[in-house]
Amino acid sequence: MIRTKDLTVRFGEKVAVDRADLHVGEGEVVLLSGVNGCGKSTLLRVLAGLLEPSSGSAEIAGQAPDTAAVRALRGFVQDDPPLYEYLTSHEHLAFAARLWGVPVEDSLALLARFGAEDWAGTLIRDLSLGTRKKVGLAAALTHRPRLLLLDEPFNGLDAGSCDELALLLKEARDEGCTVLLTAHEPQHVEQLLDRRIFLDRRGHA
Ligand SMILES: Nc1ncnc2c1ncn2[C@@H]1O[C@H](COP(=O)(O)OP(=O)(O)OP(=O)(O)O)[C@@H](O)[C@H]1O
Repeated sequence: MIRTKDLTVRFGEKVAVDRADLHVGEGEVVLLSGVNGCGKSTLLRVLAGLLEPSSGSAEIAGQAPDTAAVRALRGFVQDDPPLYEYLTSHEHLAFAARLWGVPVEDSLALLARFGAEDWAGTLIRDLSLGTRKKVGLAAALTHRPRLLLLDEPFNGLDAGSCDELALLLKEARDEGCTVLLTAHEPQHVEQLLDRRIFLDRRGHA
């Protein structure tokens, strides 16, 4: 599902990801780990189609990460997800649902699974970090993606929501979804993991 070859990302002089060769098979749940600053988020942003590698290549299902076909099969949640600040949670999720051609009720049901349905009418800019994360997760899961890229998805969530997210990931995995995630405290997903991939300090896998 995911393959990178000699993937390198530089920010000026700084090498954030250094010749990473990664392979994640269809249906695998893989933890991307390594110390702070080793390049995990940068690598995920390349796979999300948000950042061009400086050299080397990245492919998802045999295609470049920024193609429409890959967008349709991927869900991505960043640690502090960028959301439409002046929409309510309901409006944001309705927008995501319309984009994917699924009923808004499906999207709102995901929000409710995190116990955040009472925030549906609140402007995104007035939400706490954890509730923002719940809206971001609900939006990313709305179209039941075949690939989930999750950057610190448990960060900011309360204990019950962590358990609910772990359950959602188990359900996704059981349906054949591939998951690549980062988590500094991975105890919630330990049971689900097929493998770990370590990036060293220079962002080399
Ligand atoms: N837009 C940017 N411009 C310049 N340097 C950047 C940029 N984004 C990331 N970096 C640098 O690239 C390196 C990798 O950052 P990245 O956020 O990918 O690490 P990480 O492994 O996700 O860290 P953490 O575990 O703390 O989340 C760091 O040295 C960071 O300072």
